[in-house]
Amino acid sequence: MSLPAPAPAAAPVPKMEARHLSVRYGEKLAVKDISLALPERQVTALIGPSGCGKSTFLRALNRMNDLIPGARAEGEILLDGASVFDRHIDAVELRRRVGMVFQKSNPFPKSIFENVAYGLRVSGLKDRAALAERVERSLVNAALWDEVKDRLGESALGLSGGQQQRLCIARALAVEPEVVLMDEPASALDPIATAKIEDLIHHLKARYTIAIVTHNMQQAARVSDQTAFFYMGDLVEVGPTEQIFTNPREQRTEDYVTGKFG
Ligand SMILES: Nc1ncnc2c1ncn2[C@@H]1O[C@H](COP(=O)(O)OP(=O)(O)OP(=O)(O)O)[C@@H](O)[C@H]1O
Repeated sequence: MSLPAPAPAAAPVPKMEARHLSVRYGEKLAVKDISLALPERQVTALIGPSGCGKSTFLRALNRMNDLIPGARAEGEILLDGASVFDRHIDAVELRRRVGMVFQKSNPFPKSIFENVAYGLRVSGLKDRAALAERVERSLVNAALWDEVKDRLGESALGLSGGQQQRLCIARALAVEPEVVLMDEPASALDPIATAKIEDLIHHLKARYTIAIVTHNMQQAARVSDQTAFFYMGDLVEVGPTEQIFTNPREQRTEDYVTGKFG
């Protein structure tokens, strides 16, 4: 008697999904008809040469492009299956659920504590003990607590570049997002600080869905589960990271990941 065939592995659930997304700046079409899903609790790396639309795509996901005059999106973006363009969706609440970390760390000129507490205060949390607990938890989750716990009242601007970037990650985590978008979060950092951020990303994906833009191929290969290769506004290819780096389907992907152009 033959055994029944094993059930196929369930496809990962998309936490966010772009469907036929195009983004224009005035007349310029920067992102062209892209359909791409971010599987829940996985890391998706967005790679491709400068100007290919990676950051534009990333910013579309939490409607940060709305803040750029002349930027216009068409198509659909779904968060847990619901359109982020729905007029009932508040952009501030969307950005709480879909947080963002930028290339250049941008701490406020305030104390370490206040940097992390800021978003919580804005959302109405006033209780001091609750604030302190949430700040500590966020700093622990951003792998920064041990380095700053004795100087929470000091200026955030006195931290090293790598610490400032982890502080910005703690600030993004404090408001309990579900998705974290990272735009070249380690490109301004030295190799040791970069390794800490990569290690952190590895830990964070147990709880968050992550998309990261990176120019660093080794970094994409180390941190991500799936990789999407963008070229001149098109999504050329997306697949499991190992496949994209070892056995891409498209010649343009192979040329890019092997460094033939950049
Ligand atoms: N605010 C803007 N106004 C007009 N055009 C823009 C704006 N931002 C980006 N663009 C254009 O859109 C295209 C895509 O840019 P985008 O920054 O998304 O690319 P990228 O792949 O992230 O590049 P990089 O790797 O250099 O950051 C480029 O041609 C760029 O010049």
